[in-house]
Amino acid sequence: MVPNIFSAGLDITEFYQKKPEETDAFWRTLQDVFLRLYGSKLVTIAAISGHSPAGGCLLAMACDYRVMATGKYTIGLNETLLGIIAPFWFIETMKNTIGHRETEKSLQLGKLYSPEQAENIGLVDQICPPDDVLGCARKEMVKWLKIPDHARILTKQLMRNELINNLSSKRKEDIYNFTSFVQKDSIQRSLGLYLESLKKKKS
Ligand SMILES: CCCCC/C=C\C/C=C\C=C\CC(=O)SCCNC(=O)CCNC(=O)[C@H](O)C(C)(C)COP(=O)(O)OP(=O)(O)OC[C@H]1O[C@@H](n2cnc3c(N)ncnc32)[C@H](O)[C@@H]1OP(=O)(O)O
Repeated sequence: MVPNIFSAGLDITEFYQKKPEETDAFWRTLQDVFLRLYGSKLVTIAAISGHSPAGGCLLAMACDYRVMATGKYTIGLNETLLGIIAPFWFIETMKNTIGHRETEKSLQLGKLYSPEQAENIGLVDQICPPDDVLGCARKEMVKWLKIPDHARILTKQLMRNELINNLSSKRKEDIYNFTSFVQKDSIQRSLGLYLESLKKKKS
């Protein structure tokens, strides 16, 4: 577990100034990771140790339960702030987590929530001091593991199969959409500026 950062989201350099075949392969891998995690028969609990923007938020939402560290961290789908858009399966996952209306506001504004705000809207299930996040996640895991596995798994599948089947049937189209979107000159310019701004913030 890395302190302060759960995940910085997708590595933008993987789709900045890259060839279409490279961005295709990158997106296919992301789809694989998501489908495996969201559809996992195992109990999955995200111990969110710090910042969790965009793709990081997606990974956390793909789990069954989320524990987030308190502190000056943020979580959310901030794609619009980068001049890009969240694909349909990011949107559906967020709708399944916090509901339609909150998702609509959240996505249009590219909102990044503090741990307390995230807990209030149900984006995370629990907040804990940073040095206790793993402990809280473990405690929660014990509860989930007491449930008969077959019943829990079937319930999870009933709740999640619609999205899994939808994405599975549209994978090629989704890859095509991603690559044609990120290869646009205007999007490449936005991504370049965003990467520069991250570096400037650091210096
Ligand atoms: C019509 C159909 C449409 C189909 C779909 C179309 C499009 C969808 C496309 C894409 C979806 C993308 C989802 C994403 O996940 S995009 C990534 C979003 N992530 C962020 O915005 C986070 C950016 N990072 C930060 O805010 C901070 O780094 C963070 C708060 C996480 C940590 O701060 P800290 O101060 O500790 O670290 P830094 O010094 O800022 O960063 C270190 C180093 O890393 C670079 N960097 C940070 N994040 C990223 C990243 N996500 N990708 C690439 N590089 C990143 C940063 O520039 C520094 O680099 P260097 O100076 O050390 O070289």
